[in-house]
Amino acid sequence: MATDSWALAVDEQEAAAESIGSLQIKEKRESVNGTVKPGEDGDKADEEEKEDRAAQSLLNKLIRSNLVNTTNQVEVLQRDPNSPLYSVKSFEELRLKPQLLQGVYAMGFNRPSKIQENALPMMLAEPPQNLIAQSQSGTGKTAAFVLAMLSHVDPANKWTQCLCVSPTYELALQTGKVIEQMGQFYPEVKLAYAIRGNKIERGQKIQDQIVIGTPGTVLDWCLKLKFIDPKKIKVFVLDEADVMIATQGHQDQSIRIQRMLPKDCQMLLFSATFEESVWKFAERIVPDPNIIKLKREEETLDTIKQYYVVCSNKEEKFSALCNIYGAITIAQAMIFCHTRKTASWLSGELSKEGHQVALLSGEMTVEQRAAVIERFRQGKEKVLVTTNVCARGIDVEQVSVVINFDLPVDKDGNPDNETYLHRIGRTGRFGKRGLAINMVDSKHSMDILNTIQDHFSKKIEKLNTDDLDEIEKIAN
Ligand SMILES: Nc1ncnc2c1ncn2[C@@H]1O[C@H](COP(=O)(O)OP(=O)(O)OP(=O)(O)O)[C@@H](O)[C@H]1O
Repeated sequence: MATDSWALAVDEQEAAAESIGSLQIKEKRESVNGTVKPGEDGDKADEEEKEDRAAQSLLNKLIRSNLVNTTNQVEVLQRDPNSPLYSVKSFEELRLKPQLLQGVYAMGFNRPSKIQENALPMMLAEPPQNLIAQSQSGTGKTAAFVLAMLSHVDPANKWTQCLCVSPTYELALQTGKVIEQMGQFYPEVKLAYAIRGNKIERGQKIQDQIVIGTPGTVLDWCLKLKFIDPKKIKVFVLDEADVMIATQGHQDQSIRIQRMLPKDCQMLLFSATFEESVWKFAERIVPDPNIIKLKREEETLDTIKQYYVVCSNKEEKFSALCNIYGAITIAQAMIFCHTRKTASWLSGELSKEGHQVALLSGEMTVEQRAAVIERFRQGKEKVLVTTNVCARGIDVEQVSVVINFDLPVDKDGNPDNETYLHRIGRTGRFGKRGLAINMVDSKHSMDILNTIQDHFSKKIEKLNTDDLDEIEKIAN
């Protein structure tokens, strides 16, 4: 399902790119109360973007084995600014149940992550405090709320006490795994999955203390099927709020669940981003919140040398690429193409030249993509060829060279500065010097390059790939 939509999105981009020259006038859109109501096309595009987000989020989870490194400071806004602000530097300070501390250490965690330092004391405080927390994927949010849920349940009580909602079936399963892992030495606590296909006999009450699921099924279990008594819930977690609101109906279902819960239920909401829409939703779900924010590490172009190469078609771009490979030693490169077709053509050509190539393509499932990225990370392949849609939002660590075989453009064919920064920000990390090479093959793509250059006010130098000496110089 998700795979199709990724593929569709690439195809749509391809179509958009082809139609730039002959600007098509799309169906006029109605304006309701000053807001533009998208027509069918708009709805379809939105739908794809949503699918994307959930798939990206899952992919990031699958490929992440460590915490993301960040030196940014945590920003804490307390509901009661006069109450002391606690933060912990060790898990011992939290006075966790021994079984849970054992679970934490068994997972290889030595000390709390940046966000956990502040979020954990707040979540474990008595009386319970509500929390809205935002930090990028991989900073330890999931581990934090899982620990909070496991700490708050009373295993002697055979009813559901913690409810956690996730945007998709797959994301719920992933979080469930973390609960199982962290609770491995606390077997009295049971977990149930409120997801499609999990059939429970009607008329009974669930005895598992923690239930994780998607909003629709959780709502059914509380309201229609009455498997759960919402009045007995002590902790309500809404995970991935930004992905949640991007999915039709999830927002309303989540709010309906929240309304059934008792007033003193602890409400916790997590998000990787904090757009206005997420914020509005968060405020409806979490009354009187404490707020914790961790800024994303800013990507910068300061340590990256940027070049462009002028070619007239994709074959010329390919031979320029071969010249670059012939002149400098490239440890690992990521190559971005605009369409799936170009990506698979290019990876075929590179393979013929003897390169070990990995292709990240729109037809693959999220699991397959994760496996490709993992192999690339382990250095089994030295070149990763990918499309824009596949790689947007993925956090792959350091590569030495990034090549824009096609320049990044948005769905309307306009220069996409943000994607450019994100793509080439993969190189030149951690103080190392990185190299980014852009391939230009028309006046239009030259215009795009100039716009990007102006946007960042950083010169992108011309490179003559027929001159091997010149290429050699750029590596030094
Ligand atoms: N204190 C810690 N010490 C070491 N590793 C940790 C710690 N907390 C979490 N991790 C690990 O870091 C990775 C990211 O953590 P986690 O999944 O909790 O982050 P997240 O912010 O929820 O990201 P996402 O939204 O992508 O799931 C996981 O592999 C997790 O096991």
